[in-house]
Amino acid sequence: MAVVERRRNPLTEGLERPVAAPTALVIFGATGDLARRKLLPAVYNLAHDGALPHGFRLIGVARGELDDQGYRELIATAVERFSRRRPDRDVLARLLELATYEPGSFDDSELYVRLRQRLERFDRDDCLRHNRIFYLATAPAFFAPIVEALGAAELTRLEEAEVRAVVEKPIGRSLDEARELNRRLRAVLEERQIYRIDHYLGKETVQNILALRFANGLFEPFWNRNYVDYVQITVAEDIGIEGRAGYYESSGALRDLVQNHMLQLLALIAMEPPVRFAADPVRDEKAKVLRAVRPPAPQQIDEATVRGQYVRGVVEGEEVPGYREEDGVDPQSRTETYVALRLAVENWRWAGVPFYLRTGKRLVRKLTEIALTLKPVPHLAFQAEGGIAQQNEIVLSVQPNEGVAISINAKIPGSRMQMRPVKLEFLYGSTFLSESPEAYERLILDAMLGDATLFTREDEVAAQWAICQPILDAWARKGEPPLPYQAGSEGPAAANRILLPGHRWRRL
Ligand SMILES: NC(=O)C1=CN([C@@H]2O[C@H](COP(=O)(O)OP(=O)(O)OC[C@H]3O[C@@H](n4cnc5c(N)ncnc54)[C@H](OP(=O)(O)O)[C@@H]3O)[C@@H](O)[C@H]2O)C=CC1
Ligand SMILES: O=C1O[C@H](COP(=O)(O)O)[C@@H](O)[C@H](O)[C@H]1O
Repeated sequence: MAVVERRRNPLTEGLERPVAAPTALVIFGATGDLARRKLLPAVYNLAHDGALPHGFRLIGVARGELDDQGYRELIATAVERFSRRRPDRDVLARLLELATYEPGSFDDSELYVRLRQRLERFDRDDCLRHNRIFYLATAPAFFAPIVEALGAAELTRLEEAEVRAVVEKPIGRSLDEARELNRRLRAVLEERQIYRIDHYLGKETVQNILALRFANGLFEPFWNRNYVDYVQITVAEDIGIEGRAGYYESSGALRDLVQNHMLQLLALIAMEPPVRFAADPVRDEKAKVLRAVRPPAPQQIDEATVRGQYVRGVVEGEEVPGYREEDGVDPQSRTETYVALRLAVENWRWAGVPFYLRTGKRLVRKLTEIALTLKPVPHLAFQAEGGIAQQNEIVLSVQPNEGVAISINAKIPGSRMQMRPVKLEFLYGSTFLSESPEAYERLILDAMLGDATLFTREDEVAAQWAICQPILDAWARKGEPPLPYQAGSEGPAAANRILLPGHRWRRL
């Protein structure tokens, strides 16, 4: 039986790493964009790190008429093109031996019969019982039908082994759709079997929010309304829609990024300390704070939200088309590619502290960060010196330049008492001298380990939709087109109108 051997990895040496039970990973949508760009390279990198379990098997499922060899070639090409590491021939060859392909259409019940036979054959060949992970890397319309077909083929319950389903985003296009999807999934699977992916939770820097907050005594005393003036969460992208018009036209920035990733970031920043770093304690706290978020009331929609759409411009020196000129986009499209929001978190810790969120495509650069701006000092004794004392900021950089920076005011040497802001900075790159694993590596491994801490639970998803749905409804009632902004800019200038007096967006 071929297995991927555990290799020496200086980056993780000395780290305790739990070992997953034998697992068959079945990827539905195994030839698609997500599988090729993210999932297959992630599996390769797990193999490279020796993190795949003994008895690992990979089965790809899609309609393409490939045989096992053809699928192995597709994997090799995907890994060569998209892996964060240059592939090692031996590791890749051993991984490919474990990969097979099952062609078929998701609506064909025979596909699931063949799949069951194949899985049972692997159990016999490897003389062990594999856990099964069904990864739904396919259009959302197939999520429920695939799970129902798996249930009908008796593939979702196993004696002496676990069955889990990893569900990609989006979980519905609305609160109602999300509820209906969750209902259909839960009719077949128990909640503990469902792993809803939010790939931001797999990012090292996002997990570090919890470490920063709850493993240091330094921050907690001022992490609240008494000291924090406002919080801003930015997910700026320089890319456009990357050929995904079909999906993006029916989504827009609020559904694509705010409803999931950005509200998860907000939850991690605003939640109370969990009693343990384990799935339910962490998710209980996130769900609690998400339920405390109040979206703007319909009459506040103009003062607390801004929608934008990029027009032709220049990004990184290259001329790029406007959103309405992208392939597959309606030339009259009203889909927003930018959104800025002001939200309130109505609880004891955060009452009165605005949380500003903004995200956009084709902005001046890629930047994901969370900044907490502290209240100004109550009295500035140095004003007469012509110095400026900026409000202190704690900036958590999710990407790029991953790290944490605290800005403080320092005296300019040689001046009498003039100040300028300076940074106390921790950077992952220079501190750990190592490249962080990709989010999907961590998440696929956690799914194999049965650790759902970094996956979202049904009630969190519902709470996230309960925040976004009233905004979508208010926008739909108003029926106004999004404001144009130039590609390569910082977004529409109107984003400033949602800021309360004295607050400012950080420069991108
Ligand atoms: N791409 C990305 O960057 C991201 C994607 N996602 C999510 O991942 C999921 C997949 O997205 P993506 O990879 O982009 O989609 P693609 O359209 O690129 O891939 C879809 C896959 O499903 C297969 N497929 C489609 N219809 C059927 C069918 N009826 N029967 C069997 N196989 C079928 C396709 O192969 P074939 O046509 O040969 O059957 C292909 O392998 C979506 O839910 C998306 O929202 C989430 C985050 C980022
Ligand atoms: O889920 C999505 O995320 C990406 C951004 O992810 P990142 O890891 O590069 O920050 C976004 O481009 C895409 O539109 C969205 O669907």
